[in-house]
Amino acid sequence: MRTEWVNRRRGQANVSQMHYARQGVFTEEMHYVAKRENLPVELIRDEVARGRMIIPANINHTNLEPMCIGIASKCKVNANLGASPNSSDINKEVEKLNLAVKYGADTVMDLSTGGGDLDVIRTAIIKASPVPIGTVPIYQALESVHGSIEKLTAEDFLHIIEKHAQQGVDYMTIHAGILIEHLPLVRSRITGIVSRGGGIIARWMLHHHKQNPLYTHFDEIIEIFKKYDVSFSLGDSLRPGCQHDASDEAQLAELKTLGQLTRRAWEHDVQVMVEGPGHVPMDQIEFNVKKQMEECSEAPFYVLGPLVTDIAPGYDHITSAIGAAMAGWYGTAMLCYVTPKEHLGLPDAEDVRNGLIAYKIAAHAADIARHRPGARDRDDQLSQARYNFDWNRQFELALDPDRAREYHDETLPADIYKTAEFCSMCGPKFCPMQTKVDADALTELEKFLASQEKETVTQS
Ligand SMILES: C[C@H]1O[C@@H](n2cnc3c(N)ncnc32)[C@H](O)[C@@H]1O
Ligand SMILES: Cc1ncc(COP(=O)(O)O)c(N)n1
Ligand code: MET
Ligand code: SF4
Ligand SMILES: [Zn+2]
Repeated sequence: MRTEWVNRRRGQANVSQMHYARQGVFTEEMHYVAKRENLPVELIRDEVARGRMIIPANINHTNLEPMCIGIASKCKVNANLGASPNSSDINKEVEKLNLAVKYGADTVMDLSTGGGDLDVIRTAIIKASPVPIGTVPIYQALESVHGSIEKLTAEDFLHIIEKHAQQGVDYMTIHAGILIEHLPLVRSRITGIVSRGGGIIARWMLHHHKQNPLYTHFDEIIEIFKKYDVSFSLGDSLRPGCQHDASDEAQLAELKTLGQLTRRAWEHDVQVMVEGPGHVPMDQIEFNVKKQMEECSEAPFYVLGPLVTDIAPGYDHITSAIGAAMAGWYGTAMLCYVTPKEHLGLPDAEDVRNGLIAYKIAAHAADIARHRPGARDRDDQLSQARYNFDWNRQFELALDPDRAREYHDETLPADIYKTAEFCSMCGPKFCPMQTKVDADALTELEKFLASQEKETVTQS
């Protein structure tokens, strides 16, 4: 679909959606996104020009169905996947991608660090994906020097970044905000650095006693991104890894740098979103969202969770979906899912499903609470089906139809029960929804109550 759209742009110095938006141009992607979101195309263009919305759409990802990320549109959900050296391979990862798309992931990140040729895995994922693909190129940069930080150079980073851009990656996490002077600030933390990319850069700076190469070469990265329309996802290397470390000096110092980098990318019409924490107590979530908007001039915020407690390994899709729902409500543009395997191991296909559904719930709850147009329509439809005991329609409208049907079938598998006026929770005699409070019954009741009232008046 996009092949023709992008062919006309090839060879231009800057092919970013932001560049076109700022020239007043409506791209095909903007029209597509406007239809999807049921929003005026002028609004899409203005938000993209302003930097409050991005359309991650590499010109080399031609099978992409364009989408947008920004506070003016629906809250989005990202699913992480990718092979790791101890587990998984290319087939399993493509299967996870298909599952993620099936359950409604708006974007997918390939965070592979091993388990096969990283280029082969990534290109297979891009080719199979209608949703934008994000990556963290420094993982592969480290792999390319066989894990020895001392050998890594700025040229290695730029080389891999250009390669990912050429392959069609739509957005990249760039950990440019962690500066050498921030490192002493993590001394008082319980969990130090928990960002994988942040850890690589921190070790590099500790070894070389030099400034972050992604920071010092930021302008060169901008030049690469312009050519392909790659969006920045500015990485939060110093995100807190536990409740204790949340909103500390280290995190906020990096956030300030992320704001400066946002505006530097914008000077070149390159699109930006900003990554955020992590692990944050509920009472600090609003502060975190507002602070990001203030420091980063309202560039879309993209948060991992946040987990609102640290004591539930095995259930961190829940501890984090609670935080994600709140973050979305306060105006976060995209929620990065956390699966039940977080802190324990590599998620498998079933974890992808459970994590994604938890986040579809969080994002949708945020859309309802923010009164986004039409957000509650599906809730109302499902509720109607529920009240009418139309079980099949209920399953159809469910975020996870398979799970809903499976659970209903567990106790009442026969077809006849798909129209039954009860389920096995209360049984046929106790189902309160059988109490039809209809208009006729109420009119009759009102008449009766009125007559009672008259009697009382005459009696007294
Ligand atoms: C930044 C987030 O990325 C997740 N993460 C890192 N690597 C992978 C992978 N291969 N698959 C799925 N999730 C991953 C971590 O769980 C962390 O929460
Ligand atoms: C929301 C989000 N998603 C992915 C990453 C990259 O992971 P890492 O920083 O651990 O390399 C991140 N920093 N934030
Ligand atoms: N659980 C960690 C976090 O909170 C990430 C682990 S994998 C880098 O960010
Ligand atoms: S998830 Fe595992 S590998 Fe990743 S930071 Fe935590 S302990 Fe380390
Ligand atoms: Zn964690």
